[in-house]
Amino acid sequence: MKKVVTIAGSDSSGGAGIQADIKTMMAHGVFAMSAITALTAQNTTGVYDVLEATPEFVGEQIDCIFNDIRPDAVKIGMVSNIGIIEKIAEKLKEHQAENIVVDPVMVSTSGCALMSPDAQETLVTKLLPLADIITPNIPEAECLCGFEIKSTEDMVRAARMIGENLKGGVLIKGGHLTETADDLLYVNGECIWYRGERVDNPNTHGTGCTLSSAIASNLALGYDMKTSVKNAKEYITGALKDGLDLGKGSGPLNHAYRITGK
Ligand SMILES: Nc1ncnc2c1ncn2[C@@H]1O[C@H](COP(=O)(O)OP(=O)(O)O)[C@@H](O)[C@H]1O
Ligand SMILES: Cc1ncc(COP(=O)(O)O)c(N)n1
Repeated sequence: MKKVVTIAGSDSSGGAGIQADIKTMMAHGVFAMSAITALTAQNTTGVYDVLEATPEFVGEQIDCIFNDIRPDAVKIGMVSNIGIIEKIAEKLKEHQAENIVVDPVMVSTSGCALMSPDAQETLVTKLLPLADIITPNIPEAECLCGFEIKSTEDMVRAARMIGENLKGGVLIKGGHLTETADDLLYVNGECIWYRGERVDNPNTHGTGCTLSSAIASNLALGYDMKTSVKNAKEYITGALKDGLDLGKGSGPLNHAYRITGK
């Protein structure tokens, strides 16, 4: 069995973070493990409180996982401060982790900051260079490239600029921009569009977490990067189409249907 670890924050309402990651991994038939960076008191209407783990405790969780059940892929989500980011980078290098997917989570769909502003530079210098693929949404890509992204041409320019200094690919998610929810992968100097079908569903809580976990699962299963992104895109579109409607705000996706058909 292939194994995948998510290094991310917990979402008490089960729609994003660790919970979305584990559900997605189960739907892909891989063994899911977690190193929790923070607890959030959160639901579909917002993030109400955050309790961060210490960097040392994040490191211990990663050691326990790699020293026993070595993952075939790693997904990284919410990493809220400099100490946690530095510890994760140190441990990924120490354990020579493979198939690293970094979702540079900065702000939740509901508008709450999930990373302290001073941590962005550490993310860029220490963690992103270790990634095989990073998956920013439009606002996150804007932070990383330093200009506004208002069109598909801007997406191409941003992906090239962000990807220039990275060994891995950059997938800019178009969920916040294009009519059609098209995503753009820039890898090895090549741009590849993943044409989406925009689903009329306001319940998009956890879409970014789900997409990055689906990519990590596909990489663990042995698919190459382009195929992994294609398969993950199909998974997220299907999960949105299932049309689950829970909670008072932007609700979660239906992974149970993806797993059991019910
Ligand atoms: N309404 C939608 N219909 C179809 N796909 C969507 C929709 N909203 C987002 N997506 C897709 O979900 C994935 C996550 O995208 P996005 O919402 O941009 O990221 P994030 O959750 O990090 O803000 C992307 O593949 C994006 O194209
Ligand atoms: C613990 C945690 N991690 C990540 C997200 C971002 O997810 P989204 O942007 O889809 O709301 C979140 N809301 N909570």
